Amino acid sequence: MQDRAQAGDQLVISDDPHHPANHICTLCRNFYNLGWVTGTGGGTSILKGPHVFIAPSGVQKELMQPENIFVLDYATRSYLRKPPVLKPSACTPLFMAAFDRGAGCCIHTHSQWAVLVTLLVERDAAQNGEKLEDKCFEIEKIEQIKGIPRGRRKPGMLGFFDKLRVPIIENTAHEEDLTSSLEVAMDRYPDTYAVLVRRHGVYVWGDDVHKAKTQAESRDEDAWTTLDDELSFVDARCLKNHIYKHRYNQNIQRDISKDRYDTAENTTRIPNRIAVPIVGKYPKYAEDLTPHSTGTP
Ligand SMILES: CSC[C@@H](O)[C@@H](O)C(=O)COP(=O)(O)O
Ligand SMILES: [Zn+2]
Repeated sequence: MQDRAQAGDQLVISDDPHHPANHICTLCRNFYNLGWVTGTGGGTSILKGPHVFIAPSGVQKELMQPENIFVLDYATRSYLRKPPVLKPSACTPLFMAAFDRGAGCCIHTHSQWAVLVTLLVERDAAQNGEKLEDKCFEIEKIEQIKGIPRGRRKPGMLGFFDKLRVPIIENTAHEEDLTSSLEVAMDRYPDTYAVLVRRHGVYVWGDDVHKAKTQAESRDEDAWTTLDDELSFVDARCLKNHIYKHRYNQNIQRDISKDRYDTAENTTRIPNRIAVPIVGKYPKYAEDLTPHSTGTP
């Protein structure tokens, strides 16, 4: 992904690792290794001063270089730098919605945990005969909540005993078509720093890049914890190990929601057709499936 020298290069070429163009590349590389931006989807944008720095669309996010970054003038919404051939992230209008509400960085990931909690909320609503629209992902008494601010213009962070509510919007065929429902959710829940997209992922933002990154990590941990609560202990561990195994084997382009282990005796099913291998029946991973393993490789 090397582009030839072109107008606007000075906006993205810097020795400073914290320059937004460098920072976006570093973050996306790390997000890729977390399985958050695999299969080219997801991305990051930073608003710094008058400029919006945006990752390109549909590229291997771990291979991006600063010269692949788009730069938009925030006030006029016109591009100051457009790398040839590439397109700006399809998430750009959603990133702008966050910046228009005071964010300095917005991150979109396809975190498997985020996707799975949206499925669990969907299942619970169906079981309880509740309407799905209005349903949030809710969690309390989890340490990671303390990493999440109370809300814009509100001092301090949430406490251990507070309830975190993350709105969920329905997915659409095209990323940019999510913009209006994301804006509705942002305005309806002005204290939120994240919106989940059902069966897709999550948008997370913060006042600056460090805060946005912290929120993204905390949300992932919240979702992960919910899965631990929701599934039987062993099944959750097994699912995690299964995913880790694939991540660290670099078989990363995997969508676990499409996994099927359809031989009935080898699987147990959690709702919404996600099949989880049962401990002891999946010998390939047996070494990782001891109940107290950390799930890390
Ligand atoms: C795996 S493709 C997913 C995309 O269509 C979409 O969900 C997305 O996140 C867009 O990301 P982009 O920044 O345009 O590469
Ligand atoms: Zn996406």
